Amino acid sequence: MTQSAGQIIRSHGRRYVVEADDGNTYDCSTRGKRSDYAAGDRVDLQISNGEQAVIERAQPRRSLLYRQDDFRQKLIAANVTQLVVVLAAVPTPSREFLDRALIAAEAADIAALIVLNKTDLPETPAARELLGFYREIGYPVLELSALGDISPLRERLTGQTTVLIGQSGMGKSTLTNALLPSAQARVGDISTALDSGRHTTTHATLYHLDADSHLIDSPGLQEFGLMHLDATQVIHYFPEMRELAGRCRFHNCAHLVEPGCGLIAASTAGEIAAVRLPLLQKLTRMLQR
Ligand SMILES: Nc1nc2c(ncn2[C@@H]2O[C@H](COP(=O)(O)OP(=O)(O)OP(=O)(O)O)[C@@H](O)[C@H]2O)c(=O)[nH]1
Ligand SMILES: [Zn+2]
Repeated sequence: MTQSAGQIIRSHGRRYVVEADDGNTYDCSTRGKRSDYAAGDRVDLQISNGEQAVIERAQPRRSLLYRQDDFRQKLIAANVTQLVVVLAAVPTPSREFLDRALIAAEAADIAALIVLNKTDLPETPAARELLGFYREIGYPVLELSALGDISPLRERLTGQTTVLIGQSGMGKSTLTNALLPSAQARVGDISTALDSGRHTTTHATLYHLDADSHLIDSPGLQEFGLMHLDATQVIHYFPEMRELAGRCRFHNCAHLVEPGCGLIAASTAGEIAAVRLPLLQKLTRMLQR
């Protein structure tokens, strides 16, 4: 048995593929029932043989992006510096999914970038209009087509470890393929043909774009549970609202029904987008339970 260390480059359930510092790639299991590791994690290994190893522990993380619903926690990616939310006009994107992904990025202290993909489609203007709001509150938005020139996105990935997040069908895999050096282009074994014959991403996989730039393609998500957040902190994850909280009469205002709430006043006056305060309130109520 030899010790080594490495980075998780693929996670699927409780199986992980680790690229070890010895230059080999190992198929790894974990001690006991542990599954709290994610693609991007730096881990300590105990090597069993030329192909297999056991993950002993994760090294301290720079960041951890995860989501949690009522029943389970799902680690999405570790040590990323940037989250890219991919959406497109078709299939119709969920605005709440976008909001939640941005909130998760704020909570994990990760920079966020919104990519509007499929700009070759005639339905694009509606999605563009929606994204105007996010530009206004400070999120960078890139428009492109994964079938066309993606160099603006490539530039934004330089020197970063980026996780691509999106609802199924928005084009993450197509973008990933376009970004990857051809030598490591996605192969069939990391997609699974569903009954429909459609290929869908089932693993989170880390790819090296160059020595300092890495990309994690995560499985398409339909929901983004945020049960791990602290109810009193949620306001800090809404950039356009956090400064306004100083206007509230009570310093511990929950912005739900409190008299003199600066956010309720701002929302009523149309100073903040109509859907954002109700989302903050919904999250706060859910987290207070
Ligand atoms: N017209 C157009 N179609 C695109 C573009 N990007 C992706 N598509 C198509 O959109 C569909 C979904 O793309 P995928 O890359 O599989 O989407 P995904 O987000 O990876 O989906 P999951 O694997 O389910 O997570 C495919 O049929 C792609 O060919 C684009 O820029 N323009
Ligand atoms: Zn308030």
